[in-house]
Amino acid sequence: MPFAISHGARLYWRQDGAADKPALVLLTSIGTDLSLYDPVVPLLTPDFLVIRLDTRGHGASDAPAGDYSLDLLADDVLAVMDAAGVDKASLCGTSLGGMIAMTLAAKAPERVEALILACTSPAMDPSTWDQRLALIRAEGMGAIVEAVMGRFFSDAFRAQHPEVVETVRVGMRAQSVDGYAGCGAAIRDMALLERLPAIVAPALVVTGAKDLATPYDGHGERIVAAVTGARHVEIGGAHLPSLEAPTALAGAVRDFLREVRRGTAVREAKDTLFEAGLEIRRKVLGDAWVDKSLAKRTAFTADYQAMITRYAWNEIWGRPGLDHRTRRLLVLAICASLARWEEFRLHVRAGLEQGGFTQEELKEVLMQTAIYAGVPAANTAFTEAAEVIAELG
Ligand SMILES: O=C(O)CC1=CCC(=O)O1
Repeated sequence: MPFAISHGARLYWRQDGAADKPALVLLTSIGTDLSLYDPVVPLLTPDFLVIRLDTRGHGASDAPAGDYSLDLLADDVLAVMDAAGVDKASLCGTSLGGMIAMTLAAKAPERVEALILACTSPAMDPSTWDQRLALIRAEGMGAIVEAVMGRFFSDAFRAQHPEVVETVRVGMRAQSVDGYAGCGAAIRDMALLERLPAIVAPALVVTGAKDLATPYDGHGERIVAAVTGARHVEIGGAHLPSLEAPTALAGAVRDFLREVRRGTAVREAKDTLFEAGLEIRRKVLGDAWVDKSLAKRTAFTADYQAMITRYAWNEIWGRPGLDHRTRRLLVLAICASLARWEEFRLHVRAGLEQGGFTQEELKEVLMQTAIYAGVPAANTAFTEAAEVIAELG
């Protein structure tokens, strides 16, 4: 079914590529329909299920009269994702599409894997949009088309590819005034700067070297400054890179999303190793001690704690070659030999409490330590161990 329903409007959408690939939703600039991405879709379908829609007010989607908002347009994207059966997707938006993508990432972070924000902005001058909307209401789309073509494409591209420019020009002339004005109001009224810090998805800001509408200075740079970890790449062309620089745009999207997926896979693997290590740590040291130690973690110590849980507790204590009793006794001997008394006391306490060894076995370890590490080491070890035994009662 090529239409999704959102807030009473029918939205035309389509998908290309295999359903088992990660989903990538492409969102368009004002004044264009989903054919904006025709040149990049074949470059992306080997890696992604590519989903596109005609933004409300454009193409084959409904164009209800009245002002739209970025939240409404973001809901439309969610309705299309629902219709496609996609829980979570990466979003690549050009201009207005980028504004919708940022809004969606701020309001439904659980649905957004990553963002590619192409030739877009978190804030535009509202008065110029008021003037533009008044003009089209008075004179029709024709009144702004040539000025928009001048911003959409570089001079060189307009000269070399008049057929591409003509296709976009014809589409825009045929565009519903209500639809354009509705989306223009969403741009005019956007208040994205305050919402950007809520974005947690990895973000790549793509700017066009010849973009006059939303250059990096004053536009892309504001996103990079406000979205944690956002990165920037400049490619050739003006405001519509999918038409003017499709290979560069598709390459940037592919490279960035591959890196994001690699990062996600590494994080998930680390989480799995952490959980496996934590289980062993609990068995060896006991829940009470481990819970206390987890509660004491700070931003300064958490990465270190996670690293030793993955490596010491999963990688080493999880090895099959020695049982836990043997490993416990080794730790006692090593810690006593190296005078690591804090760790020594911890393992004496845990071993006796958890039934990991007997007091008799502890004594034998310390006797042997006296021979191999020296009597002074064993002297202190006996004193420290005796204190722990007394505390345990
Ligand atoms: O129409 C323009 O001038 C450029 C533009 C601004 C927002 C958008 O989607 O395109």
